[in-house]
Amino acid sequence: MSLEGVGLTFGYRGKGKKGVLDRVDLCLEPGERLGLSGPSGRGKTTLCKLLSGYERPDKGQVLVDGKPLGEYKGLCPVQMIWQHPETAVDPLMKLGDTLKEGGPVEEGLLEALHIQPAWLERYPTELSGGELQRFCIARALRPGVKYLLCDEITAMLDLITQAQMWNFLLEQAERRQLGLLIVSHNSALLERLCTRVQPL
Ligand SMILES: Nc1ncnc2c1ncn2[C@@H]1O[C@H](COP(=O)(O)OP(=O)(O)OP(=O)(O)O)[C@@H](O)[C@H]1O
Repeated sequence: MSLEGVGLTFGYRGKGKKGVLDRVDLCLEPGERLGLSGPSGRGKTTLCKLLSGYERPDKGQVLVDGKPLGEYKGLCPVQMIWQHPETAVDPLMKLGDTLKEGGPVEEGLLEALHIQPAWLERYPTELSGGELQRFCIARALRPGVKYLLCDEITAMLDLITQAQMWNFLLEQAERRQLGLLIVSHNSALLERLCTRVQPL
């Protein structure tokens, strides 16, 4: 049982772009917290996009518990939380409608993330960055999700909010035996949170 990227090779199309990833391997097991480090522009976000099905590799494959990611129907068992939450939600939809699109939310989850019911009546621009990121975490943590890819998700938050968010995610990951991929430029953060760090 694991999330596996095998020989992942990828380049964005057009404009004479050169390849971004060349035969990258990665394996994340349930309950594991894997850090992903590497300089800016190396392809960490791109790798997360491949692992969660937002982009398809030119070569190689993504396997979830031995089965190709593309064969999963319905909710994707690999969910990505993005660095900039405002780019991850439809700006024209009220947050409550966005949340409903993904199916049921576990009871108590919104309260645990201190998400106020009134926020669900608002549009994304009517929340702060930290509030919207908590909403995106709630949206990602569906029943059935097995792997969570966290791409610099607390980089824009103050230290107290960062600590609260990570405490919450670590507790959820432990309880649900989620595999976490944590992307960060902050090596101290990776050392503290992760069971293993893989450079890209
Ligand atoms: N949609 C896109 N179209 C074309 N090129 C892109 C696109 N997204 C990213 N790139 C390019 O792909 C390369 C890898 O970008 P990516 O965002 O994956 O890097 P990263 O390691 O996550 O960087 P950072 O640490 O700065 O967030 C960069 O050279 C970037 O310019």
